[in-house]
Amino acid sequence: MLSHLIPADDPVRGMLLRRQLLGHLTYLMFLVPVLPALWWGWLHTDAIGVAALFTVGIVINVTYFLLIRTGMTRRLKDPALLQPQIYTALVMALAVIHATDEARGVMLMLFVSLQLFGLFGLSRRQFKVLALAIISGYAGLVALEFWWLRPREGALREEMLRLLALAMITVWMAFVCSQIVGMRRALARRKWELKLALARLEESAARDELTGLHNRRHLMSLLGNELARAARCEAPFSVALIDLDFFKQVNDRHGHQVGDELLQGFSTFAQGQLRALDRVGILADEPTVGRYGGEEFLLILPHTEHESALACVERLRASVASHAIATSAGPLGTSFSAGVAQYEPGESIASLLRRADTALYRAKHDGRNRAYGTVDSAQPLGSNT
Ligand SMILES: Nc1nc2c(ncn2[C@@H]2O[C@H](COP(=O)(O)OP(=O)(O)OP(=O)(O)O)[C@@H](O)[C@H]2O)c(=O)[nH]1
Repeated sequence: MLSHLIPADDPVRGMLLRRQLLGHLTYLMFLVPVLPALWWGWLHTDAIGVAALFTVGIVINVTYFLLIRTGMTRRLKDPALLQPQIYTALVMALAVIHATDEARGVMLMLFVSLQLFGLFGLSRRQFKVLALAIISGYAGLVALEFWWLRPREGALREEMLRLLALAMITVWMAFVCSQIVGMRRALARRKWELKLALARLEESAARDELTGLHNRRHLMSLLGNELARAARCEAPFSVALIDLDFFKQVNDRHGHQVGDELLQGFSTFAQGQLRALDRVGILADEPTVGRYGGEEFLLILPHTEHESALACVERLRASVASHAIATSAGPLGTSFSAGVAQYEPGESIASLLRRADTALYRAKHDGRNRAYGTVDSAQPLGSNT
């Protein structure tokens, strides 16, 4: 029954509706003292009057419930309709208090339950406004009763005392509720800051400090994801191990700092080239490039078969070889050798990388500045220019 009322697929709406049901229960709760009072004839109102009042209350509440349940309030700033509900309940409470005059002491607690209900979303300012509305609402009711409806000799002082007590408790409740709202906001802010810090930490833990590319640890986890996806969807993917040629000479000639600059410049340039290849539709899916270690890089090409991967790496090789990278020692030309391998169903990451590394080794051995694949029949692409 409850599962029909509260949708399981929408946790936020489910939470709002559960609160709604709590509101219904609060209404019904106040019937507990009223029913025996009616039974023993303690109230001046008859059963029909009380039943009419509670029926109106339930109808209003069910209407609010349906508005939230159907999702009509989803786009509103206050999808729980908290403020309209609280102020409707305030009017209802005043009517119930008037109708059950003899049980007034108990019924005044309705106002406290209203303020407590406000904890589900009122702001500090809204709590102040609500306190003012409760006090002035009750004062208005008393004024109406005494001067227009049924003035009663001597009861005015008693009523003034009640109003004073109500004002004090309402202001005090508004203060406490505001404090709780403040604490909750601070907690929510702290939680958000922690979440942000954690996201930043995770991001920096996944990045290589020098180049800003994914680091080896993160690359391995991405490869793990790719492997799982390939197994799930039977989709191909390929990798390429890329190693800069004669990089030691750059360090030896120009110093380590310039070597670092070359690594950074190469990373930025390669990323730009891969993005351009992806944009023009050469690649089936967005590639990922990361620093595998030292002057070695790993390229992951999702949804890409061996031939296409080799063609893509070859294009990258040609553009790197014809481009000079700006460093503090002036523009420096560079090239890389690469080994490309397509994932074979069932193989491990270590085996895939080993095959790419073997192809890379062959590319280095055959003179560098070339990209080799692992498929025997494939003609090695690239040339030593
Ligand atoms: N500047 C700089 N150099 C690095 C970094 N990491 C590794 N290296 C250097 O990269 C060089 C790699 O040298 P080798 O493995 O001999 O390779 P290579 O000179 O590129 O020769 P081949 O790969 O055979 O073409 C070493 O001198 C390392 O010290 C780094 O983060 N910054």
